[in-house]
Amino acid sequence: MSPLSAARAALRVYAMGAVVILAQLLRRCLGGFAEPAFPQQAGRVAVVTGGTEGIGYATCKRLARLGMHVVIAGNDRAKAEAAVRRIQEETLNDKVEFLYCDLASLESVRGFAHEFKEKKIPLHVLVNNAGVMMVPQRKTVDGFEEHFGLNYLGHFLLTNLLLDTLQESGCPGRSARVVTVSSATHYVGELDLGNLQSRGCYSPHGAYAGSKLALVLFTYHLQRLLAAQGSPVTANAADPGVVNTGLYKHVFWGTRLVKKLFGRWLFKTPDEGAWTSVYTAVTPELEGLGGRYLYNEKETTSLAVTYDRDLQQELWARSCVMTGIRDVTPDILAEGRLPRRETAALSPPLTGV
Ligand SMILES: NC(=O)c1ccc[n+]([C@@H]2O[C@H](COP(=O)([O-])OP(=O)(O)OC[C@H]3O[C@@H](n4cnc5c(N)ncnc54)[C@H](O)[C@@H]3O)[C@@H](O)[C@H]2O)c1
Repeated sequence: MSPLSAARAALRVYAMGAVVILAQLLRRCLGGFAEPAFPQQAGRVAVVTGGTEGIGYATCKRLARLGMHVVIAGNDRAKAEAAVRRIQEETLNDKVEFLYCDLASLESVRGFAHEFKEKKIPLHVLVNNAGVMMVPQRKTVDGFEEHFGLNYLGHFLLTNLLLDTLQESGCPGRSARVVTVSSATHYVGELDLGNLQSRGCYSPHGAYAGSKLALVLFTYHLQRLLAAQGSPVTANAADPGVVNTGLYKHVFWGTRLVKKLFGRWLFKTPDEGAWTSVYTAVTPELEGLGGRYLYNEKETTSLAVTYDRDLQQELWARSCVMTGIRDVTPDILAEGRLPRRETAALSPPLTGV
């Protein structure tokens, strides 16, 4: 990315944030956010990544309150153990536990999936929630740019490794669900398939927005594959809004000041921020429905490019290579169960990822 594009990416991300904040302020003035009614989920099992803090913690608490067995997947043991204890005490649900999963390490993601499967329990809901935002230029254990590697690729691999358990656990009329937490910043995100590792002038804003855009493209392609296979699993994206959490450590100091002074009015609380994820995970209104982008518990349109099936498919194929898993798309295409790509390859060949 050139320095000019990096500056443009930062401006676009802050402008997008400002738009969402103003919409939230307006909503507060008009009566605020109303908690949706969620049906009880006794006997069902959820995995929530990043459930130790912020929106993930609130999501775990809400799911536990609905009677679910909740597994927190996280990379901070001390925080996780405290989170488990607090949720158990507050919800009186002792089926809350922690399993270590560092999404910045593909080996750790594989280890988590293995350990989870060793438990021989079903999996009805996977919430891909964990994330980092606008961190300085850093790499994951496997050498991927951190936003792309952790926010996107870690969840890509995790979902694919847990897909068989999700398929076994879902049934017609009661699908298992993959809920992937994206962000309004995806609307200003760009994805350069030739430069997924943000080489050149690094833009933390562009890298974050790009990872959130990749998660939407991933969700839509996953849903197409699942639907083509007649699978009892659905995949949707959830956008929490702008939420008062610790995610803002690396943003511009002015934004941190605004958050500190006016966060109570302008930002959603973590509980409010979790409602869209919980809604997407459990509402009967979404039974059997996937490939949707949910915001404030309502379906909305994502960025136009997210509906580009060629781009979805190309990103998926490259992600399979990067994480070392098999791409089943060509098999499903060959069986004629997935509409063929309408255009020739859009993107440069897979080099240097
Ligand atoms: N807060 C917002 O305004 C906002 C807006 C849009 C989208 N989101 C998205 O919501 C999700 C949750 O964010 P939050 O606001 O609760 O932030 P947060 O910083 O409070 O929580 C992030 C969670 O991710 C976990 N995490 C970070 N690195 C990890 C790793 N390597 N392995 C496993 N877990 C790791 C953290 O431990 C933490 O539990 C993120 O995906 C974020 O992009 C947040």
